[in-house]
Amino acid sequence: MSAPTLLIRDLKLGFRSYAGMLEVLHGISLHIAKGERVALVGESGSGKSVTARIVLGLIQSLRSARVSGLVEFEGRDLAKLSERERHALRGTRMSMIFQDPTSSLNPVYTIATQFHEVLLRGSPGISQAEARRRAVAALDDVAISEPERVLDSYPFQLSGGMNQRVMIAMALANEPSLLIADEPGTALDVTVQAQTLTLMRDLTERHHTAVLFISHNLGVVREFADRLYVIYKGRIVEQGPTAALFDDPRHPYTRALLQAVPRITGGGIPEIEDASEAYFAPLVVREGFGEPGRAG
Ligand SMILES: Nc1ncnc2c1ncn2[C@@H]1O[C@H](COP(=O)(O)OP(=O)(O)OP(=O)(O)O)[C@@H](O)[C@H]1O
Repeated sequence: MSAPTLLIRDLKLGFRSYAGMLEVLHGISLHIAKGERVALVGESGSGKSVTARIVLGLIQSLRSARVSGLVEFEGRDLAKLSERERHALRGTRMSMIFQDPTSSLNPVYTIATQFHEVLLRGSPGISQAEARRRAVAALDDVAISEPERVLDSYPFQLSGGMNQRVMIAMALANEPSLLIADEPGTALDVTVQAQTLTLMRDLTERHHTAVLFISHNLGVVREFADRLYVIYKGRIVEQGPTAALFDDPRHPYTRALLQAVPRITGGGIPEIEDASEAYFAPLVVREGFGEPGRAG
């Protein structure tokens, strides 16, 4: 069996602080097969972003962080790679889209310049002319009708939705095998967010890109993800195919998250009556949903 695109086993993370060790992840396990779209859903502070940043190799070098467990990307143990090798993977084999496109794009460079830089990571030495040709094709892919005009614009000259499309085009420009999306579009309005998700789903399907999608909102991931992991206070509490989890949520925390879905515009996640009920309830794993064998 070929290696999954991403395999995380028993991942633990703590941060050293003056008050002692702050334990943030308590042994997370998850996997993403090639071309599969998987969502990690949980409330703010549950440990979604740190998980993504470990996969990107951004936490391992922090002096305050203590990371243990296994993270394999395309069958390679990230802990065995040098910082330089991990750096080389970012923006090439794996890439990331953040919540707010305007803060991820550099305001002082045109889109063309920023595209060129992105493409240089995947194709060192690529000429400006060739980069422009590929950028036009990539913008075309995200349904931008005047790619030449957009390339010569600065981010502030474009709408939030347009910048989001540019970000998606850039994130996929080097044909990564894994895209990490951290609540893309939440900084934008609901319609643009919905369009962003549809676009991302279509493009990743077409390019067979695996996706780790991070969100606090189960409603948002329903149409997007093949499978879901629900994270609560640094632990996965339920996992399974998206439809099964929506039809029959078994963990108290998943049920609480689902109750929050109709109230997308406010209110947040309702409190679980007895928090210990959610915290100590056993992990729910659906049938036929075991972890794949390791590579090698
Ligand atoms: N560099 C750091 N040093 C100390 N604690 C950190 C650091 N980064 C994250 N944390 C803590 O780790 C926990 C998990 O944070 P994380 O950002 O992963 O949450 P999240 O689920 O992504 O939330 P959000 O949806 O708000 O982004 C939080 O308690 C946070 O304060």
